[in-house]
Amino acid sequence: MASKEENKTLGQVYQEEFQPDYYIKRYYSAIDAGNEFCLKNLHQFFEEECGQKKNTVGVAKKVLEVGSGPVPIYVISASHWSNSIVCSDFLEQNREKLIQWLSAGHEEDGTWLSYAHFVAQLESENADKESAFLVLDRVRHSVRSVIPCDVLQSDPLLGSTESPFDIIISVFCLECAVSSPKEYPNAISNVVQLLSPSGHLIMMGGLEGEHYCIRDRKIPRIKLTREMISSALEGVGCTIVTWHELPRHLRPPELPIDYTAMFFCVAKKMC
Ligand SMILES: C[S@@+](CC[C@H](N)C(=O)[O-])C[C@H]1O[C@@H](n2cnc3c(N)ncnc32)[C@H](O)[C@@H]1O
Repeated sequence: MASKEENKTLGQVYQEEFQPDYYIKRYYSAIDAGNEFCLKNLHQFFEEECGQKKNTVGVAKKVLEVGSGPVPIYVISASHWSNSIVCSDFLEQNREKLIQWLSAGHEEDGTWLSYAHFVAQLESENADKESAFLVLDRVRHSVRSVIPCDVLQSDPLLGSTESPFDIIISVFCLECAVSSPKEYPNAISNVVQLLSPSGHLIMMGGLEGEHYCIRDRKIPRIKLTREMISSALEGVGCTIVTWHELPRHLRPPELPIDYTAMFFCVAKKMC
């Protein structure tokens, strides 16, 4: 007979096991090559997509982050160009943690300062420590709301009228949210329908991993490949326009992750 543990849905596992404070401490206590890879690629995307269109109508983009968790750093570059950012997550405890940070002052910025400083330096050669605080203030100003989200639902924002978005960002989310590879194309389809025609979906995550850990609990994820991502995107009328990888060994060995590489993928919705 299956044990109670085995009968839990992935959603229940998240609700019971995912502790935002622990997650931040374990995975974000120091910036490393993996975070830099994500932040640098995000910076480049926004420079190219918004920077080159400076002074033209429509630069201000509507941006959604899906599965933000308790982490504000993946919208730092977006906040340079948009003051219409919506963050979202499945878990109330993650949304509360993010909202708490958004409404706090500089005394709560400690963990995120090195990430903000890294982006500030990409934005300006003269960036100093003060610039990092300013960048985080900019995020606070640009995030309009933090709302519930479930990428397994055909209406992932659960009735919110915020869509469509010009840009959707999702980091280590879809491959963690689905319970089997079969569900992955559906999750992609659910997210892509929140995107405007010609909009961009930016995804970052890990390839070929099977779990990550919260304390000693292994949280399962699907073994994702580039082929699975590109086939799911093609199935919903999206084309990959940028793809980069970073080998796992460039991240700290003590991180409890088993993927072979990180990926950064930008897909464009063609219609
Ligand atoms: C590994 S964490 C990633 C968090 C953050 N994006 C990051 O990169 O650090 C996975 C996130 O996916 C969220 N998640 C799990 N199931 C989900 C679902 N069905 N819909 C949306 N988000 C989900 C979790 O709440 C969690 O915040």
